[in-house]
Amino acid sequence: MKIFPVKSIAEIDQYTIENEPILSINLMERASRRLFDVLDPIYRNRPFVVVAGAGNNGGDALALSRMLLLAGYDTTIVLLKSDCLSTDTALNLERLKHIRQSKVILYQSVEDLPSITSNHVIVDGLFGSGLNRPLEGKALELVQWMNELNVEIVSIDIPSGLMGEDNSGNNPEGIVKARRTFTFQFPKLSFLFPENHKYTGQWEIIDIGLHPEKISEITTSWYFIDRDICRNLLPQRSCFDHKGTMGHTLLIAGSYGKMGAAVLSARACLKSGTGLLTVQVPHDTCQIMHAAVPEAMVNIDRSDLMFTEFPNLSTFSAIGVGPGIGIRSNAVKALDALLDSIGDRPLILDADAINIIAQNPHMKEKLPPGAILTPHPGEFKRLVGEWDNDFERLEKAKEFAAQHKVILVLKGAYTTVVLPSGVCYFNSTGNPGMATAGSGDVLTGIILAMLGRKMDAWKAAVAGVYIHGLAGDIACETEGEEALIASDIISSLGKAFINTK
Ligand SMILES: NC(=O)C1=CN([C@@H]2O[C@H](COP(=O)(O)OP(=O)(O)OC[C@H]3O[C@@H](n4cnc5c(N)ncnc54)[C@H](O)[C@@H]3O)[C@@H](O)[C@H]2O)[C@@H](O)CC1
Ligand SMILES: Nc1ncnc2c1ncn2[C@@H]1O[C@H](COP(=O)(O)OP(=O)(O)O)[C@@H](O)[C@H]1O
Ligand SMILES: [K+]
Repeated sequence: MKIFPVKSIAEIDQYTIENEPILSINLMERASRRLFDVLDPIYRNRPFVVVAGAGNNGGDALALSRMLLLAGYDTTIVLLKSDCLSTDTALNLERLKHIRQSKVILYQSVEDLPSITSNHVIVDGLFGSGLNRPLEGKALELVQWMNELNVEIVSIDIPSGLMGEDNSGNNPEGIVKARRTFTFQFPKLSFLFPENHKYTGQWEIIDIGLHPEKISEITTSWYFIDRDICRNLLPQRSCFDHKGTMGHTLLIAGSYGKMGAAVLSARACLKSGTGLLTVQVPHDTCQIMHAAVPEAMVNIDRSDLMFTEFPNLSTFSAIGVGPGIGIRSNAVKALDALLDSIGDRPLILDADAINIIAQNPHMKEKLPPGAILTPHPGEFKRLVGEWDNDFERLEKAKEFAAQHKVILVLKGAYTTVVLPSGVCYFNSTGNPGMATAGSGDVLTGIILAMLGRKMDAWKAAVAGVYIHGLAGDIACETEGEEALIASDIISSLGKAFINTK
């Protein structure tokens, strides 16, 4: 699914109005009706206070209020006083007047505000995607009033006060903190940043039937990785395929005391379709690998403890380095030598491989084009330094990816795959149960298997994070968030592939 900046969404709205064709007031009615249909079963019989602004977000709120009143809900409307209501908002205000029970409070000061019980649901329709500066004055007062009530707030389209993309200069006190946000047609970029979760709460997309032609025509740099995107990226097997055509991957992972990372990564790689897997492990640990992953071949390092050497790379279709290798000087030297001999072979670097590169900046220059780096936030910080907010973090990732021509996979909720071109893919799968030791090692194995099958690096990264998150979601159905461990993600890979293909 594409993610658009709000200015493009306005363009798609306009195109829909002209070419469906549909009157803008009827598009607003359709959006509000779909919103009502979602809210009705969730909040049956609860009293509502609907807060509306002067723009079209307020128009949605007023249309929704009419639907609530007609369905018998106790509904009070608070309209921010303004001399210039949008045309459709004015028309919806007019329509409300025909409903006997409607109570519209024109907000001028706090004394005007209704009293609220803990059972109330507040609908926030103050500002939507037309917001162009931080809130102040009466609008700010209303947002602060809503936030202080301590009752459930539902935002229409976007929490009022939140910008669709960059909130760097925004006032954090001037943004509605919703329990849920129902957003029209597309997620907004800012919803995907951890720091904005406190504003959006749980968010959901409501399809309002915007014009599909325009949606496919307008280009964007942002995508939400859904099943369709992933399915189109995954390669099919032909009936004549054999293990020699499914890729021979090399995984360099583990050190004395950290062999779990290597085992998890190796198992995930095999369960993601690699034809052959060789794992490079320290001498003293090779029994562990043989016993835990009998399907893998083992290349035994001369060191008892850590990664210090690697086999001839020409045999391998892709190489993965990092989980559990440690950052001792011999491992650093070995990674440096590996980067010198890697040529243009597909490469994924994770965990300590990233930490080593962060500590030895000259190695950044040796990264082959298209290498995939999968840092969690701590590792990314070591690589590029601090950031003030998540929008800036994304900017830094884009800069790094462009400068070094690599693919960054910023892990976490909505894991973001950043390509050198600046295109970003945000993952839609995964859950907080995956915040558990070793789940990143599993991701490395999955992507390595895909790279080994000659998938383009960006495709392997995008499909890999989707399958990884989906396997986590499937595992979560039976394990729940607390009990979920990395091995459960591996066990669910089969179902994740089957459900995606
Ligand atoms: N255009 C359409 O066809 C549709 C629009 N929809 C709704 O329309 C919304 C967008 O409507 P609008 O573009 O009218 O935007 P808003 O409802 O967000 O209102 C923007 C208005 O407020 C002003 N404004 C912006 N920032 C302000 C600030 N900080 N303080 C005071 N005033 C400020 C703007 O100048 C503009 O007049 C969407 O979020 C969605 O809810 C839906 O009805 C679906 C269809
Ligand atoms: N709240 C979450 N929602 C979705 N995915 C998550 C969440 N928390 C963690 N994950 C995923 O789990 C993995 C954790 O990776 P990482 O921190 O490297 O773990 P480890 O180092 O233990 O292997 C990442 O792929 C991340 O995207
Ligand atoms: K809103």
